[in-house]
Amino acid sequence: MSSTGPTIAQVGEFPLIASLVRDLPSSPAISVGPGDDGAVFLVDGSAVVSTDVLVEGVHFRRSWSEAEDVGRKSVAVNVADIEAMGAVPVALVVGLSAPGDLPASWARECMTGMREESALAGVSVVGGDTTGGPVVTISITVIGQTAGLAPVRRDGAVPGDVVAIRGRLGWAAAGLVVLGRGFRSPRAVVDAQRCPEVAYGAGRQAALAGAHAMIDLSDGLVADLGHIADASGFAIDIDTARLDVAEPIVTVGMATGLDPMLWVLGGGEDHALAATFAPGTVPDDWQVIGRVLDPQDAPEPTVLVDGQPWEHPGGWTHF
Ligand SMILES: Nc1ncnc2c1ncn2[C@@H]1O[C@H](COP(=O)(O)OP(=O)(O)O)[C@@H](O)[C@H]1O
Ligand SMILES: Cc1ncc(C[n+]2csc(CCOP(=O)(O)OP(=O)(O)O)c2C)c(N)n1
Ligand SMILES: [Mg+2]
Repeated sequence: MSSTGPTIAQVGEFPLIASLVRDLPSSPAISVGPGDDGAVFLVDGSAVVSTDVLVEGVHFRRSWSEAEDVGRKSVAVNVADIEAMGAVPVALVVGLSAPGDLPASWARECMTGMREESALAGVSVVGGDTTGGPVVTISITVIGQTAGLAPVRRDGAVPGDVVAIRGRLGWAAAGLVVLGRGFRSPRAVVDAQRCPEVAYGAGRQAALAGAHAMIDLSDGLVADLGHIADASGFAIDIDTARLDVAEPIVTVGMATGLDPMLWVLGGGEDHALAATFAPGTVPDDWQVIGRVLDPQDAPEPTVLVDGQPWEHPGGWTHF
């Protein structure tokens, strides 16, 4: 735990920034990294940009996660959006706000986590901004490149498509319940809440396989497939018999008396990818979990679970 040593106020803005950006890895595409008024880098094809904000108390707690976990999570959730466009992540910029009494070691360890996850994701930190603020807030903007492929949008699903996912479901939500009750195990679900395991490269794999529509699952399977259904104008049916209910979340379900299937269908923050494909084109390692319905069978663009409307709270919303 980073609870000792000088605070960021004691270190001061510019020495803090210098310590955060020291020795950041670069890549041949990046000609100007941190330290100037802007970063300069090449992209292959159109640029794809996405941003997500993580706020202390809303997306993480410093008492639940190490600084390194928070740094890794902030990169992972952002890169997942570039993956979900079928693009290749290239660079990211980091907005960091924090109270002056934050230990400087926390900020540095958070940056270490960002560097580690960036290395996994194949992306480089090229700049950012550091300010004071009431709680730790991390706003990352990630830039990707289309590199010869059309972006895979949310609106391309057509009747007859199969729906497939790559990644885990329900783990982070089970971890949230465990942490919320003051426990730290099962470790696997707690770790999943602290930082998702994004299948880097899987979005590109789906795009190369000709995926029709894609999204990353931040708010919950039913809720996020609902965005594909709405944008595409067709209903989606999830076949629960095809969903894995993994052993650690079964354990949490038994310990809490809660139904793990509610986390699988409704829990967010695992950032699995969900995509629709023409039958027979689903890439290796993707798991078919449902299909896009014909409007004659289901006229409204909605998400059904085993052919029925889903009667539970519809995923995470902020307000
Ligand atoms: N404050 C905002 N200003 C402009 N666009 C926004 C804002 N908030 C969200 N959006 C856009 O709305 C869409 C949905 O946002 P969100 O649900 O956060 O997507 P995701 O789950 O991919 O992060 C995205 O295209 C995002 O860029
Ligand atoms: C302290 C804490 N409380 C609650 C949650 C649960 N939670 C916060 S945000 C969120 C959903 C995803 O976040 P959002 O900002 O909506 O991401 P986006 O859809 O924009 O990618 C969930 C399940 C958490 N991770 N940590
Ligand atoms: Mg977002």
